[in-house]
Amino acid sequence: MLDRSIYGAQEIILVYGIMSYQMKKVSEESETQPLVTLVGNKIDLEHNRTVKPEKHLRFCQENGFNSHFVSAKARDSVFLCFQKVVAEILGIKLNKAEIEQSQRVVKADIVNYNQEPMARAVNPSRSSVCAVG
Ligand SMILES: Nc1nc2c(ncn2[C@@H]2O[C@H](COP(=O)(O)OP(=O)(O)OP(=O)(O)O)[C@@H](O)[C@H]2O)c(=O)[nH]1
Repeated sequence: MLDRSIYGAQEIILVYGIMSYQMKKVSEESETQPLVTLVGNKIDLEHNRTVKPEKHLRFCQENGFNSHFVSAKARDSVFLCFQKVVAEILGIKLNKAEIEQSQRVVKADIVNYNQEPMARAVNPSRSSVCAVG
């Protein structure tokens, strides 16, 4: 079934949850060898990780796969993953700006527990929002 569904594909994206331990090898018989990208999903569940990044990377290296880590739930690096896959198929080299553009900015409030409750009123123009690129 798998061989029929991927026959003639230019690119294959294999996605697995980083908590599961089932990485399967895909062998190809089609004339053109497709590019394969191995995607470790659910990186928001890093604390439950059982597949070590080194194992993932070694597997990619041994099989000539491209490698990505994403979180479909948090939408972390998903766009970048597809952007890189498509760029590779089209033979386009992405520059740093293009890569950074697809990285979402993570916003978080800065919590200062030592700050007096009235301190904000003293300097209301100060922002308490931090943006990390
Ligand atoms: N926390 C988290 N949950 C996710 C993520 N991606 C998918 N899920 C959840 O994982 C569950 C299974 O997702 P499916 O898309 O059905 O994936 P599956 O391959 O059939 O199942 P798994 O083997 O569990 O990955 C669903 O409840 C999804 O909402 C992710 O990046 N992070």
